Amino acid sequence: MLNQAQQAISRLPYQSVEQSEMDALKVTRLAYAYPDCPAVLQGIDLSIATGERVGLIGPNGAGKTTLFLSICGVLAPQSGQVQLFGQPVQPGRFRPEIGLVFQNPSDQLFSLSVEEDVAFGPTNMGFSCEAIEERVCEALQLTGVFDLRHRPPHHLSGGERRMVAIASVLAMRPQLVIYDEPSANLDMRSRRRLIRFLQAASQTILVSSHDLELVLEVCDRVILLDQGRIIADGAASEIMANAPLMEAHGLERPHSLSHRC
Ligand SMILES: Nc1ncnc2c1ncn2[C@@H]1O[C@H](COP(=O)(O)OP(=O)(O)OP(=O)(O)O)[C@@H](O)[C@H]1O
Repeated sequence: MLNQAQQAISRLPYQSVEQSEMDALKVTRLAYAYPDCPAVLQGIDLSIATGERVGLIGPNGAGKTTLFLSICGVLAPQSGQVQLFGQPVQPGRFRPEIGLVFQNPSDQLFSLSVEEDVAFGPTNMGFSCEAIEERVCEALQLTGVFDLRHRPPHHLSGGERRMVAIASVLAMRPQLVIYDEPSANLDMRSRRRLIRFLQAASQTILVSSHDLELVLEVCDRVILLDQGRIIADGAASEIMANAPLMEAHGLERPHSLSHRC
C-alpha cells in the first residue's frame, strides 16, 4: 500500500522543462498556513544558485519540512512563488529537476524489492526498460547499495534504508536534491558514509538537519529559519559560530566551532 505522500507524488503529472544557467531555486514572498496552524511560512525569500550546497537549520516546528513540501509543489502556498530553473512550480505538477528525500525512509519505500523501489520513479516518468535499468544501476551504485537490490526494503537496517531512499530519488536524475533530516537514526559509521556521499554529490543540495556538524561539513551556506521566517542567511561557519544568534533560536553552536567568538 502506498502512503499518502507516495500516492500524492505518484499521481503528479510529468512537467518537463529545459535546463538553463539561472538559479536552481528562487522563492519569492512564500506564505503557507495549514487549516489548523496559521502562518507556518511567512514571506520567505531565497535563491539558491546551481551547484550550491545549502543547509536549512531551525528549531522543531520552524517550518523546514513545510518549506520543502511547498518548494516541491506538494503543498500549494497561500501566496508567493517558487521557481525551479527559471520556471514556476505549479502545485500538483511533478518536476523531474527536483528530488525530495523524506525524513523517514519508510515513507518512500513500499515495494517488494529495493530494485523495484528505485525503478518506481523512472517507470512513472515513462522511460524504456533499458533506460530504467540504466538509471536503477547507476543510482544503486552511487549510493553503495547495489548488493541489496534483491532484498525487501522492510528487511534492511535504518542506514541501508536511508541510502535506498536516496537511490530512489537519484534514479530520477534530479538537478536539485532536498534532504530532510538525512542523518536521523544513523549510527556513527552510516552517518560518516552519508556525509562523504553528500560531500561528493554532483547536484545542487538543500539539506535540513538538527545534526549541525553534518551541515557544517556538507554546506558552505546556511539559512536559519524560525517561526516561518528567515532569520539569517550566509556563510555556514559564520552563522553557526554566532552563539547568541543560535541560542536565541533554540540551537547550539556546533562543538567544532566553539573556539571561535
Ligand atoms: N499536516 C499538518 N497539519 C497541521 N499543522 C502542521 C502539519 N504539518 C506541520 N504542521 C505544523 O506546522 C509547523 C511547522 O512544521 P514543520 O514540520 O514544517 O517544521 P520543521 O521545522 O520541519 O520541524 P522539525 O524540525 O520538528 O521536523 C508546526 O507547528 C507543525 O505543528
